[in-house]
Amino acid sequence: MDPVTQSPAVWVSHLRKRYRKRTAVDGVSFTVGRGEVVGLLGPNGAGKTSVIKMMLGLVRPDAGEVMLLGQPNTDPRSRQRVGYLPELFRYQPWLTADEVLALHVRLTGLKVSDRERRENLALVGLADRSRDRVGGFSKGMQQRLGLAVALVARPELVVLDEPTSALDPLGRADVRDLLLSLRQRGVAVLLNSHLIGEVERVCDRVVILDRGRVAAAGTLPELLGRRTLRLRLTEVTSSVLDRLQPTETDGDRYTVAMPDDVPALVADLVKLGVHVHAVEPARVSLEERLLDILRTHPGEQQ
Ligand SMILES: Nc1ncnc2c1ncn2[C@@H]1O[C@H](COP(=O)(O)OP(=O)(O)OP(=O)(O)O)[C@@H](O)[C@H]1O
Repeated sequence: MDPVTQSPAVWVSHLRKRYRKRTAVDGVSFTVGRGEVVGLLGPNGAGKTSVIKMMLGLVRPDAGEVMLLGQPNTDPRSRQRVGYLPELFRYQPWLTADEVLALHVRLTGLKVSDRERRENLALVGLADRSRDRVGGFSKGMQQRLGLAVALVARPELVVLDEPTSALDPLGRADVRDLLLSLRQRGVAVLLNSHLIGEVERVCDRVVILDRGRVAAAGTLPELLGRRTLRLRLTEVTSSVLDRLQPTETDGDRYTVAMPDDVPALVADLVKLGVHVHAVEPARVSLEERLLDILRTHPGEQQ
């Protein structure tokens, strides 16, 4: 097997960066597997953009190593198959949208047909603006163009730094669909976003940074724990409690570990004479978990 195609899309090891006296990134390590969508989360100033810029060779790290698609990021060829949407995007206002794409294609040195460029603009909802100058674009339209730039050269890894910061709700939903289609095509994605709901919906795994360190990392089930079932019940007897085994009780509200067969549990409860008023699945949200991690272990957890 080819070791390059078998290696992770991103391998970051012990990255460190200081700006004067301020430590921005303090020993960050993580990987993004091929075809995996990984969310980079953390409060303002946690070091997310610094990590991304060091990964892409835009900022020189004080220490640490990065491999992109199996090649050291110090080799310019490692970035040929990497698409990048920066947090602060600005494109040449005198060029048309299509000319911006053509320029970026030229910079990659790869061949991308006119048709593919048009398809890319259509993908981000700019099909009818391809011949318009970027100077007349709204901020959201420029961000859409930035996404097209990131995707135009058939990347194997896409790094998106706050890709929806300027987008309306419809645009955000479009980006979600786009991320899911990238995953289906086996493209790896590293997504930095403050929109936690978005991250929760599309990411396979999450890396949480706090004060330049990895505060927690894992798949969503690993970070969020097992799903539970919340029930509101009356006429509960001790034999009912034996069947139910609640992990938490509050008045007529009971929480249990998610059973394999919810209808069977409800049928049993009814048979035992219980009045079942409500049944709803529950799990701690990523937002709650994130706040919990940042409050409990500021910059300490691994
Ligand atoms: N060019 C720079 N010069 C000096 N300090 C910098 C520079 N870039 C980043 N920093 C500092 O490094 C720290 C991390 O910044 P970074 O932009 O990486 O955070 P972030 O997690 O992306 O934040 P945000 O969510 O606000 O975008 C901050 O304290 C910031 O002030």
